[in-house]
Amino acid sequence: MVVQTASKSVCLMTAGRRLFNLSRQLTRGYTTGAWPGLPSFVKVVEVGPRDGLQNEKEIVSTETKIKFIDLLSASGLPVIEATSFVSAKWVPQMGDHHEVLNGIHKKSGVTYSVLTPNVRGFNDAKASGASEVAVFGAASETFSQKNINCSVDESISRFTEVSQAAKEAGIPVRGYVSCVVGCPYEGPVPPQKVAEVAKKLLDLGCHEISLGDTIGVGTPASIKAMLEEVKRAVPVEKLAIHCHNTYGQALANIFAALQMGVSVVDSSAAGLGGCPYAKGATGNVATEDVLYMLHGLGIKTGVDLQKVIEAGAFISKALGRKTNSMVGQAKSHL
Ligand SMILES: CC(C)(COP(=O)([O-])OP(=O)([O-])OC[C@H]1O[C@@H](n2cnc3c(N)ncnc32)[C@H](O)[C@@H]1OP(=O)([O-])[O-])[C@@H](O)C(=O)NCCC(=O)NCCSC(=O)C[C@@](C)(O)CC(=O)[O-]
Repeated sequence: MVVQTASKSVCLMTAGRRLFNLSRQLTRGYTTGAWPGLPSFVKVVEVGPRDGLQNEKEIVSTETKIKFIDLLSASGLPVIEATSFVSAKWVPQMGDHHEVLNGIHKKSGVTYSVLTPNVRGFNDAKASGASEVAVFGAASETFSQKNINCSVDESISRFTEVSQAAKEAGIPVRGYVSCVVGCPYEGPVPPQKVAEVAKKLLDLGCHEISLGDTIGVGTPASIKAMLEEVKRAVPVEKLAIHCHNTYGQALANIFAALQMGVSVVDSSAAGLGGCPYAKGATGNVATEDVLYMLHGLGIKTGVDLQKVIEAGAFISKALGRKTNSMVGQAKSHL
């Protein structure tokens, strides 16, 4: 009995020490030095306030969205996708785009980007003071129809108009290609189709093309095959990777993309997210998890992981659920 009690308290002390050490290592990010062949700096594009929240059934208050963005701004994230200027009939959650964009405390050096599917959206975004816009196409015809109600070719014409208007206004345009590996309606998507759409976005003036594994079906092998093809059409410096974590492959896929020379990664605090037109697709890869991996690889981001964990905890609490970030979950126990 006495022996059992003593061994229990030894066990508790050991567990306590282990947790303390883990916590210290977590704060330091287990940095081990650079991994050969990987970029030394990665730009992390936070898409939580837009991609993360757009799929939420209950309307999140404008105040909560603003506080969430302000917390993210304080972390050193260079780009935050704040909202989208789409039809509120289609995506009601983003209906308060003007109020959000004007309610946040814009931090100098941070780009607050917004989605604009057409010139109407662009004009509204410009009037609301957007400093960067993003057009969003797809490598799948059916997804394009379901998501933005037009064919891929029609979307390129709409984006060309947006780009021309943006050029006149001096506003940079980012481009998305969705379904770069698989489509919820058509299944596997040929890498050639992704390359073709990515090239069109580049040619119409997008400064960066984000490649979205919208339903998170990719593996490092399919991401590599897709990137090999896209890199023939678009310089790798202009590419970003945007992974959803439906099958738990997102970090592995990002690592594969880094090895292929990609140095811009989209992610969402607390792993929020999903697309209203891609049923079953879960959230984006969590920003906390991406940062933990990047910092552990010795890659600089300029982002304070702890502050993103706090922003992720804030929005998870506001939504009344546990964070999807593994790092966020681990940290709450340490
Ligand atoms: C694209 C549209 C607007 C076309 O919508 P539509 O119905 O085809 O357009 P329309 O030109 O026929 O107009 C219909 C109505 O919408 C209005 N309208 C027209 N344009 C706008 C606008 N910009 N903002 C506000 N209202 C607009 C327009 O004024 C009209 O109003 P009504 O006369 O019926 O009252 C519609 O299909 C839409 O809003 N779709 C939502 C798309 C969306 O937000 N999807 C989710 C984001 S994409 C994504 O998640 C993927 C990504 C980017 O994250 C990457 C990845 O993970 O792969």
